[in-house]
Amino acid sequence: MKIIKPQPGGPRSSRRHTPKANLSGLYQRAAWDAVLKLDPRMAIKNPVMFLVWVGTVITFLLTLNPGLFGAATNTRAHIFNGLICFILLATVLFANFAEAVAEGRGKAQADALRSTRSDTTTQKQNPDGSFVAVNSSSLRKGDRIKVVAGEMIPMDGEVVAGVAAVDESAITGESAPVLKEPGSDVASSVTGGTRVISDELLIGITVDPGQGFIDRMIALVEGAERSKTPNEIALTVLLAVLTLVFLIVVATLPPPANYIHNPVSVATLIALLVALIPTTIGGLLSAIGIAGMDRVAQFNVVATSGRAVEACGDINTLVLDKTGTITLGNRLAESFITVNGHTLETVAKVALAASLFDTTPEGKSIVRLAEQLGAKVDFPLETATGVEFSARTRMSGTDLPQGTEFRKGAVDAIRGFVRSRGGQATADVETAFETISRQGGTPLAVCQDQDIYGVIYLKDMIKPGIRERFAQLRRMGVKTVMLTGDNRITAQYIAQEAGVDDFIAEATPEDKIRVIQQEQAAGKLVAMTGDGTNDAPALAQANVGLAMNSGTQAAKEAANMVDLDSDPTKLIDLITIGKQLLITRGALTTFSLANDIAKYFAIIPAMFAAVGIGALNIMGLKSPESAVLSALIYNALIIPALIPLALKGVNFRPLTANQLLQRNILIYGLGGIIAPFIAIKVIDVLIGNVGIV
Ligand SMILES: Nc1ncnc2c1ncn2[C@@H]1O[C@H](COP(=O)(O)OP(=O)(O)OP(=O)(O)O)[C@@H](O)[C@H]1O
Ligand SMILES: [K+]
Ligand SMILES: [Mg+2]
Repeated sequence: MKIIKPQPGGPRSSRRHTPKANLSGLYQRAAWDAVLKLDPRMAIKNPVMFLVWVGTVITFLLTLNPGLFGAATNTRAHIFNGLICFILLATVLFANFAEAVAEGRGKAQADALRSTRSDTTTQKQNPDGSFVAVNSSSLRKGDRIKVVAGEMIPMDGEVVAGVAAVDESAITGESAPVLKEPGSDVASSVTGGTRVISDELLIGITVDPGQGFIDRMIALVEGAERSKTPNEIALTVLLAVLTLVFLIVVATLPPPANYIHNPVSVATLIALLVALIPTTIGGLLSAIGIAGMDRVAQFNVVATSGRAVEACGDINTLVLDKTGTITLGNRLAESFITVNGHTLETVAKVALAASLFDTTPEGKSIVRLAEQLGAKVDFPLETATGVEFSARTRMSGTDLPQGTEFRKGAVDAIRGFVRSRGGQATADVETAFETISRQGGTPLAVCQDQDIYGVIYLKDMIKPGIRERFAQLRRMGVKTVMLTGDNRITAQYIAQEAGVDDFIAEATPEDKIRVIQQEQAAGKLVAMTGDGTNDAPALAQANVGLAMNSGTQAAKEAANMVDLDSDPTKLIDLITIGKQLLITRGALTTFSLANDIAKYFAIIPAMFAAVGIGALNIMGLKSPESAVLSALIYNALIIPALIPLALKGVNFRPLTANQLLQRNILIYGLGGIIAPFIAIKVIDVLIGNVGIV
């Protein structure tokens, strides 16, 4: 059986989607949901469309009794009012349909996710260490359970003991099993709904029922927790204010109209009002937001809120770490460089001794290289103790009981170490350090007590294509900052080759938070990726924190997004999606408002046709009734016509916000002025030919 560890930045083509949503019947279900959404308690949540809803009810009453608000102005008012009522109802239903389609995709995915969950019996550990079979629904945070090969892991947790292969395809769509073991940052967290396929694991449950990762995913894709984002609220308020202004304008029309002996019917006033208020964007607004969330889900990223997705679009600064994000990150020991007259054999031996307890990929690769060179351990292993690597000390190693200390680590850290033991780094250490760093490699000095034996060359490669992606970000006005624990020379080489705007070398975990805070203090919105427990505070501090699914529970909880493929560069895609979401909303708002000009020219001359301002009828519409109905039909049909655009998002180009704004005002503003002139004229001709009015 092939077992692989999650490979950050693995090939895109291997990406599969989370449980396949069943989209057949999506439109039928959405059509039915659109009718259910007529419930006034739901309808009132969208003020613009609610006004249309109220207009539908009033015109319905006017159809039954055209004289409701005084004498009917037209003998055929029944028919005219009925047609307006019908078109208004269609307008509301179209808007409801747009929202329902957007929600439907999420609901289908939630159903697929739910089917991966089921109650099972599981072996829970008693305080005395024995096991008892319990129903998985009775498990609570802090419980310990045993899961053996073939069984489903019922809830999220951390591996306490055991090593096993786990099939995570139910969550990530990735069919290759993942190795799980205790202790290590990346491999110890397990997710409920995944399956153990070899050996067994003792797992400490880290969540209470209903709080797990899958539960969160279901709630999200279903939109149960969907609350409006700040931008959406601002736009809703703006649209409501515009609607109120138009309501006042239309309400003040009857007195002057009566004064000039040209009374206007209530139905016509309602038609005018609905044509003028921003129904296009009002009807599509929530669909645009939901579709943005959905696009993120299609990318195999779980966002905790729509706010997080939208924040991606506003990001000014992107903080990335070097190893594994900008570089491939499978840093392997390439060679040993000897210093201070030591032989290759002794360097390999000391490097091996210093790496015996190092479980990082770097450490394991050093052991492998040393063993290839014939190095052997010449002390009893049981008595030795490991000194774990930490990003703070930037060293790791092995201690022997009689006081011998083997260390390897960043060159300046080791230099400091030997100095504190009374030794001194020789000049050739510096030469080896520079040679490796200038090639973008990571140099690790190796020492035994006060004596440096050599320098290990850890080779890494910049991810192919990353330079273009950074260039793209720059065109969007996003600044990239690389943060690395590595030395200045290596950092500078990688920064230059990858084309990041700025870098910070020899960074401690605290530096990450500091950099984020500094940028935020300057009014910037910051995004970052991370996977370690170390990264959790920085992920929480950032405006957008993307955690890797392969990372620790702490990191996943602190972040507002989790990438199921554990690909840190995906943040770049998310920024694109976020920007696209904002631009789609802006474009459709522009289009919606620009439409009003043509509707004015259609309806106003129609209203005052009797008093000879027919000259204003530049569109040459057949009759006043036809003009009003044509404008209203256009107003209704434009909503379904724009649903695909709302769901897919406008075409996106990597430009700065200002350039995009100008471009969109041009396309959607001009388009919004011209399109309805043509469409209303065509509808007028069509309904004239049918002979309805
Ligand atoms: N297993 C290890 N044992 C000893 N020293 C190590 C080990 N791994 C890394 N180092 C040294 O510690 C330094 C800091 O490591 P750290 O993980 O903070 O940063 P990094 O991996 O180089 O870069 P990044 O922050 O982009 O991940 C490394 O540059 C290297 O010099
Ligand atoms: K409108
Ligand atoms: Mg690192």
